[in-house]
Amino acid sequence: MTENGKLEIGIVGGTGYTGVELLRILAQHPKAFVKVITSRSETGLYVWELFANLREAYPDLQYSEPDVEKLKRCDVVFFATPHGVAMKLAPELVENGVKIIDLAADFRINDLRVWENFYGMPHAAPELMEEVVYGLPELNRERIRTARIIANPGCYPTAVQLGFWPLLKHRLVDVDHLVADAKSGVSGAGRGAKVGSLAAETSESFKAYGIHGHRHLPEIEQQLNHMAQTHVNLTFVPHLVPMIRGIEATLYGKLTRSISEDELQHIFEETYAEEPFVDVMPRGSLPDTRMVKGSNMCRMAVYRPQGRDTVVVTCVIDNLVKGASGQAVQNMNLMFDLDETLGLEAPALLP
Ligand SMILES: NC(=O)C1=CN([C@@H]2O[C@H](COP(=O)(O)OP(=O)(O)OC[C@H]3O[C@@H](n4cnc5c(N)ncnc54)[C@H](OP(=O)(O)O)[C@@H]3O)[C@@H](O)[C@H]2O)C=CC1
Ligand SMILES: CC(=O)N[C@@H](CCC(=O)OP(=O)(O)O)C(=O)O
Repeated sequence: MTENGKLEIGIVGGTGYTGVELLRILAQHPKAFVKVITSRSETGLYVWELFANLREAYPDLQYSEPDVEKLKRCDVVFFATPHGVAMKLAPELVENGVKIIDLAADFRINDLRVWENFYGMPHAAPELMEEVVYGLPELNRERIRTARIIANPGCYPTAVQLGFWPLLKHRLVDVDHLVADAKSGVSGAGRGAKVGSLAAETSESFKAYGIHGHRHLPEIEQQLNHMAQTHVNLTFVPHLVPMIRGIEATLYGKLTRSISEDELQHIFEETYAEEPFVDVMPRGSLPDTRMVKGSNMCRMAVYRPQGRDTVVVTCVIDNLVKGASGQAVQNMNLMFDLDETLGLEAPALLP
């Protein structure tokens, strides 16, 4: 803690989209002081030299190499890095009393054989897995408060879980035939240069990918299994759409009993009545990604089209905020007994 009671924060991976989004959010957080920010490729540069939008907020903050000795002096360290980085540094940090929030997938999947299969590397910290808490506040709030290590959920998994939760909680859908048809903006692929992210490859074009088994499938199924308290079968098809930020997930389930759209609406509203970052929109609404851009809000609407036995949920988040850095700050607030919404109050940015 600083002398004036602010949390001392480290960010590993401070030049990527989620790292910079953490900086943007923390700039408006009254209890946050960013002490260490790392980048191997930009060591020595001031943050504002790359990101002039942050010049007033961080006039003196300079990128440094990831150094465990420096990170050990923080209260909390966010890993905004590719998969496989956090698990190598976390053991020493946790041993020294530093709390960890990993935005990557190192700690998200309990079955490490499944994790190793999808992520293509051996796990470096299996001994930590038992105490990891999956950081979806709407489901795990009380456990997050006392956690030392948070597995921050994936972007698609956040939208899909929040949309299915009221239906699974009330056993309203056939768990053998769930479908999640999800679309992401290109920032979901990170800031690293890749041909697939070029404007000429992504603009005015729209495609599905990962149909045979995206790495988010085991994460989502693990969590839906917990929610349903049984094994679920999910078909998950992600798509890349020509926009920068945002995820829209259209979810389909076969109803197990007849229920009116009014009742569905009531169940959704009741489930999320106390949630600061989930908005069940009025009947007939069509949430769009623009209405959550830059905000930590998840907006959703529920339908039973033509009164038939399929329920449809449409759910939107900003992949970089509720899908990553905003949710990570929400988790930090809970872990340090702060107001859960601190730093996250800003409404969406239009247009
Ligand atoms: N983009 C999104 O919408 C979402 C991303 N995530 C996850 O969050 C994590 C970060 O994503 P994103 O910000 O998009 O990624 P980027 O590719 O944009 O940024 C990655 C950052 O990590 C640093 N880095 C790369 N390799 C290492 C390493 N071996 N050791 C230390 N630092 C390293 C990079 O800087 P340098 O190389 O200079 O050190 C860079 O700052 C990923 O795991 C991603 O899957 C989760 C939810 C949503
Ligand atoms: C558009 C795009 O490429 N999206 C990424 C997922 C976003 C992400 O970063 O995944 P994590 O949440 O697991 O970290 C993908 O499909 O691999």
